[in-house]
Amino acid sequence: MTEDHIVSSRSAAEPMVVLSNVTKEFRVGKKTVTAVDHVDLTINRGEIFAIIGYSGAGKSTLVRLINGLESITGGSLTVNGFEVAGKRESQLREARTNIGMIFQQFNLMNSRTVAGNVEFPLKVAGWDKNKRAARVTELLEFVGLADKAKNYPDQLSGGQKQRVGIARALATSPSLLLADESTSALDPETTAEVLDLLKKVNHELGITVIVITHEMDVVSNIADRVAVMELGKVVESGNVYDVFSNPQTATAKRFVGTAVKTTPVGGEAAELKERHRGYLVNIEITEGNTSIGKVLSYLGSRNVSFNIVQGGLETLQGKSYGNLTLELIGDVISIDAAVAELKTVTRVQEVR
Ligand SMILES: Nc1ncnc2c1ncn2[C@@H]1O[C@H](COP(=O)(O)OP(=O)(O)OP(=O)(O)O)[C@@H](O)[C@H]1O
Repeated sequence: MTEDHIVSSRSAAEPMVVLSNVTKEFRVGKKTVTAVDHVDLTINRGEIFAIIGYSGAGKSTLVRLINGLESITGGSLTVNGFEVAGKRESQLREARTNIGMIFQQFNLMNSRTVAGNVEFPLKVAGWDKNKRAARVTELLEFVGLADKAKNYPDQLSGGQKQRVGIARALATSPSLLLADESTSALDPETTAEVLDLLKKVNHELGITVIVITHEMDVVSNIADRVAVMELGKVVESGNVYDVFSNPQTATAKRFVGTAVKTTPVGGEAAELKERHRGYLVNIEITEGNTSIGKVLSYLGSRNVSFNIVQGGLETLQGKSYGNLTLELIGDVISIDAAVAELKTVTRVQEVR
């Protein structure tokens, strides 16, 4: 596939999606449900942006606003420079041709072959038959399924079905791809393959990708920036490393906790204290605090020994982050001095 297919006439500096104070309310009987609540978000051209949140956070509604399947009830929303608010269905349909979409359940037509599924949006867009055939071949090669053109969806694995979904989504050369829980039905290995393909779509074709997910691993594998949603609001957003190495909200902390061990609390803390009679502290590891090793190596000379009792390290965007829970053993004065020293290089929390 050549870049000519997807290069947009818009300036590279103009953001792909801008939400300003966007609200979406649904009337349910006499009640109003606010699914998206005063959201401000800018998604830059060419980036992979993740929106993460638990069920009911408002992620799918946000996607449906971006692709014009639902209309906003407040604020302003532009996609590729086009203001979506207040537009007629015919105008929205036109804008939607610039947006590709992939789904958790793939949404393939089982009565059509793989090639037939990929060809379908081209038929709808009025391409002539020869051009369609060449384009389908090109797309199936791009997603690594050239040999499956004549198969039917139910002859494919989940990962292969999602590859067909991606080929179909790319057919009319959109500049934005929305992936709504696109790997949630897949096992971890297949998830990694599909995410690699989405990275290829982004890197080789320059297509902006918005990934909606409830899985931290998906965000850390693929995204440049992330927004954390809760109850319709964006509660944190920014560079993936910055958000997850220093989460501010309980929701972001819970997501980080699914990837690495965080400061033990409650029953876990009580159990650790039962097993380890020294002074338990949790220290935070980030790329910036490289002196932790140096401080730990001093501890012996300060009459404090230590055990690492639990912890975990991960890398995000090539940088380390995580937590270690240490048992410090020594007299009270020496331990106080050791903790004070650790506090000069990282965040230290007593395990209570
Ligand atoms: N058409 C609708 N009518 C009424 N309420 C709706 C509608 N669509 C969504 N909601 C409500 O808006 C809130 C956000 O739903 P949404 O589906 O966007 O969340 P989500 O984060 O995508 O969760 P999930 O992953 O479970 O779909 C929920 O409280 C939901 O019940």
